[in-house]
Amino acid sequence: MTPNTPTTDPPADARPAGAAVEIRGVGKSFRGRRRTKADRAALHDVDLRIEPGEFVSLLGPSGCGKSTLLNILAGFLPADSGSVAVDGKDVTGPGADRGVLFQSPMLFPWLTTWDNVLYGPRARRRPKAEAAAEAENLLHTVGLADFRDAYPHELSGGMRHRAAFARVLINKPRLLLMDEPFGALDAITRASMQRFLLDLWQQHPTTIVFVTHDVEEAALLSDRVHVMSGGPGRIKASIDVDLPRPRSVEDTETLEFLTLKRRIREELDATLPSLTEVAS
Ligand SMILES: Nc1ncnc2c1ncn2[C@@H]1O[C@H](COP(=O)(O)OP(=O)(O)OP(=O)(O)O)[C@@H](O)[C@H]1O
Repeated sequence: MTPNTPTTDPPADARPAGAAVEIRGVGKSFRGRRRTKADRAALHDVDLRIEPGEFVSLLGPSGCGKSTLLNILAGFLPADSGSVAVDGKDVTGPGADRGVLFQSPMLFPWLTTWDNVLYGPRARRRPKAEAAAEAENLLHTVGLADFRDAYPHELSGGMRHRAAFARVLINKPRLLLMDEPFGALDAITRASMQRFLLDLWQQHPTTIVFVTHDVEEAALLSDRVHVMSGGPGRIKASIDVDLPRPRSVEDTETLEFLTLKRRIREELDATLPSLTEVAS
């Protein structure tokens, strides 16, 4: 080692945008409902490495364990076996390094947009002026500067989602976990939220794990699509998305995109039981 070699971790700002994630041999079972029922294996021997700043989707049929894997990454659920590490640290519970967005935007109904966004910094006792300046910036970024005094019930569905984004982003998560965040939105709002997310990710690079049922959404947003199969859940195929960035919703009409979509769909179809299997 030369005398000038640093012996401590680099400062946080010098780290690449977004966390590295290492999932090794993760298994998870849930108790059968009745005492006579056997445990149900939701995940079996899942291995996954996610690079810093990567945008990955978990795509798979209903019940294949996507949300279970996301909840383990978030620290909401413990794995039964294997290990999960974020930036080299084992996940043992929820942490400020991870932000989670669900299908239903998590906002306190009794707080305004402004107070919802500042909830995290206040709970962590961050300096007031600094947090307020960030909240101001973020509300501009998510297009809600004119709605800072509105309550969640006064916002549209898309606006509530954008407010929830601001609320999570102000905590500067290195890993953003998104569980079908646009699943309940109408097609037009969904396309606008996809556009919004692509722009936001360019401005605030971070690692993203995005759960979806939608092949087009996975292909449009991701660097890599991990297709999961069920019974019990595992990663069946990992497909690189080599489409150039920045991308836009209009890119979904190109031949390159349609070819990619077909490839992902074939992998997904191979995870589904045939009709004869379902009937037996
Ligand atoms: N808390 C729980 N208790 C018992 N079983 C559970 C629980 N959570 C999930 N499961 C079971 O684990 C399996 C995986 O569920 P999970 O919700 O992770 O799948 P998913 O791929 O996210 O499904 P979907 O796409 O429908 O949301 C399913 O069989 C489900 O019934």
